[in-house]
Amino acid sequence: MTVLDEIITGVREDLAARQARIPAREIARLAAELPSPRSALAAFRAPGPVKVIAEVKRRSPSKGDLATIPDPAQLAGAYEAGGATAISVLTEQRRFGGTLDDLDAVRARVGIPVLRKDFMVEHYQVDEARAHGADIVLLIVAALDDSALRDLLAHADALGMTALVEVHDEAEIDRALAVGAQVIGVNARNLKTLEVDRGTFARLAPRVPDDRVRVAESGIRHAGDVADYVAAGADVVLVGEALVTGGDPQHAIPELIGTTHD
Ligand SMILES: O=P(O)(O)OC[C@@H](O)[C@@H](O)c1c[nH]c2ccccc12
Repeated sequence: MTVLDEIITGVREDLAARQARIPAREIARLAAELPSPRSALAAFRAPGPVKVIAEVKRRSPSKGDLATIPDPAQLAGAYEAGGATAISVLTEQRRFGGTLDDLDAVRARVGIPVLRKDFMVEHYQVDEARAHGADIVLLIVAALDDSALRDLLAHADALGMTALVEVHDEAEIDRALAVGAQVIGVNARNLKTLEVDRGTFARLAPRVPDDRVRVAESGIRHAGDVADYVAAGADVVLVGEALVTGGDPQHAIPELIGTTHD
């Protein structure tokens, strides 16, 4: 079993418990009743410096505890004030210490699109993401077969959400492109081995057509790493650990992307 398989096993157990409390029909109704999602695609494609998806991340399987984060909404507010284009909220509890309550709190505080960062395997989770206000969902190609990937992407589309489709290698890019993914995230961390290889983005980015949004995910420590990703073609960077451990999240974002003017 890979780490990813272990995570998914836990995710499915927790999902079954939530489904027993709130039936699929009910969660779909809640999702459909909300006002339309905030458009992330347009924000990612807007001209200007590289866009930042700033992550609310307490813990990870590779690093253990990263930060306490007593008030995720306050952290997200600081990210927004620092110029983040979107906020990522981990909602996986066992390995990442996140909850849907974090998603609710963040969505209520900020005016920018919010990503539910979790391991999506069923329709139900996409409805649930929307019902809790998410505008973007993460779809991890390594965790899905082609029919599930296609189905979840179509469902996110139908709800007006944007899907961030995550890949780690050439074959996964081809699968993401085959289902029509518009926003493709290259994760430098291989979720099967948990190893980070910062060269992954530069190696894979040329395989993603120019009309798609290219997101570089994971392993960003400082402005130099962001500059490398931008030079390799990143439109957007996704940053977690460096922001939650850095001390001053609002000022860390302009520093990372080189837009500090004083
Ligand atoms: O903390 P980092 O190294 O900046 O990484 C953020 C983000 O890319 C990472 O949390 C992530 C990328 N893909 C994921 C999938 C599931 C959980 C977490 C992730």
